[in-house]
Amino acid sequence: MDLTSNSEVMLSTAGAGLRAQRLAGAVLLLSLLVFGALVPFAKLPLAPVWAFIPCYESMLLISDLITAVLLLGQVRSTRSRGVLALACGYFFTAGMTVVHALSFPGLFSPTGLLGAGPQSTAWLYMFWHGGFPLFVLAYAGLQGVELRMRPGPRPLYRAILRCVLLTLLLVVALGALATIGHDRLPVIMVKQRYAPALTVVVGIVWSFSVFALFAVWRKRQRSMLDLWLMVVMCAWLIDIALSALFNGARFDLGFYAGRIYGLLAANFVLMMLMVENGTLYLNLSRMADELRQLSMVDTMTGIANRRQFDATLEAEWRRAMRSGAPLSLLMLDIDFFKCYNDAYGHVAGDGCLRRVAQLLAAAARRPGELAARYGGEEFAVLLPGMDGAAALAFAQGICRALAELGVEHAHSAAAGHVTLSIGVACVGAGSAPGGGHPGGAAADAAAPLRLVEAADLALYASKTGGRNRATLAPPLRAAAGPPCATLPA
Ligand SMILES: Nc1nc2c(ncn2[C@@H]2O[C@H](COP(=O)(O)OP(=O)(O)OP(=O)(O)O)[C@@H](O)[C@H]2O)c(=O)[nH]1
Repeated sequence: MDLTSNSEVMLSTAGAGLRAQRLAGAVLLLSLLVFGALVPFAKLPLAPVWAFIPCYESMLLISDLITAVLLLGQVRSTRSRGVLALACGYFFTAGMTVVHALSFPGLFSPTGLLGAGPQSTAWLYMFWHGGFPLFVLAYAGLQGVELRMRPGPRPLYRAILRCVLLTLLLVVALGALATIGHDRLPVIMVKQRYAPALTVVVGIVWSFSVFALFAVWRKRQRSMLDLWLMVVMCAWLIDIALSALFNGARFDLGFYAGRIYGLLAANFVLMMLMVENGTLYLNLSRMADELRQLSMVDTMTGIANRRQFDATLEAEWRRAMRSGAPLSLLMLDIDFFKCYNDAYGHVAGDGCLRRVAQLLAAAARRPGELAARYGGEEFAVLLPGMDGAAALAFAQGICRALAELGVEHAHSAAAGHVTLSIGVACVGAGSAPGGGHPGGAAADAAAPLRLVEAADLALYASKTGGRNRATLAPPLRAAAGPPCATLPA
């Protein structure tokens, strides 16, 4: 997974892959087939179901608003003017849906609210269906253009708010024109039937959708959003054709079918945004796992790194203080490693570090045990529940296993193979400074470091004692002093 870019998780920037294109193609083909089958029956009169209008428009309103808000979420990260224009387009259709429902004759009042006349809703439908494609055109034209922020607090939010308010103002203006000013508009509805002028108006509205579809189609790099917008525009064309071109009046088959298409069209982008949100969370959790892994593992040797060691030491220290169980620590350093690098080269040196790391990881296999690269050619092994004597024996076992591995080191004064010097320290029941009480060593953040210091001193003793050996430090309670037992491997 690419951790350096978020372009693949945003619908407005992610490229439309072959699978998505096929799916969109299949949806489109199915829509066209259904459309073709419906056209001959578009004028078929059906029973007027008044409840259909508020149901369909409430669903439209909700899905348009959710889509608009999700698109605004994309504007926050992409700062794209185009995506903001599209989000405003969805706010526009949401607003027009409300005005359309309120003014629909016979729904909330016999003639419709807002001072609507007999052709107000027909004109609102035209403004609504002609307006949205213009927002899509703006989206296609403005994509890649970043929002210009005015100086001041929260510039992005102010820019978004300005655009949304302007859109709502447009809705109010068009709503007023279609209701209060409906007398001044050409006659497109006579009673419940369509007037001849309607064909011209529908033609204009339809051509806007065609232009919008073409503008998105001709973009050089099509995103997932572009792809689904194209499907939306096709569904809009079908919606307009069925409910204003091929049908004859309100409540015929074309009227109902066209609106259902409109509803589906509104939901295409929403569904894709929802899917994208799911994918986004999945990708984020994967990235978080990867980052956690990267931050805890030494990339060269593949075992735990210093960060993981520090965190585990602190946790195991606390657990040991609470339970009174012993906790042992081994600090290990490769002998004459500088000579190894000088003689065999750094690449071979890296290989040697990896082999030692694998050997330690294989040895520290019990639950809770941890082998880590402490830094450079120094390693650490944490052994919870193991007392000093057992840890010393464990360390000697490592020295023996390394001898058996027999990694040649002709320039070592300790042996003809790579060897380790090991310091062993243990903290056990009653041996910790503070006696293990919550207010004592367990509460002292620096306390675990004393185990490291003790193991380090024991390691130094192993080095000065001839290398290729393990030394057990005195119990931690005693002041750091001379090691109590040094045993050659
Ligand atoms: N190849 C390689 N070498 C490393 C790495 N990290 C540290 N070293 C080398 O490890 C060597 C450590 O050298 P010193 O600290 O002098 O210790 P030494 O030669 O092992 O001698 P003693 O520890 O006293 O036995 C240095 O030459 C470092 O360059 C690494 O990631 N890869």
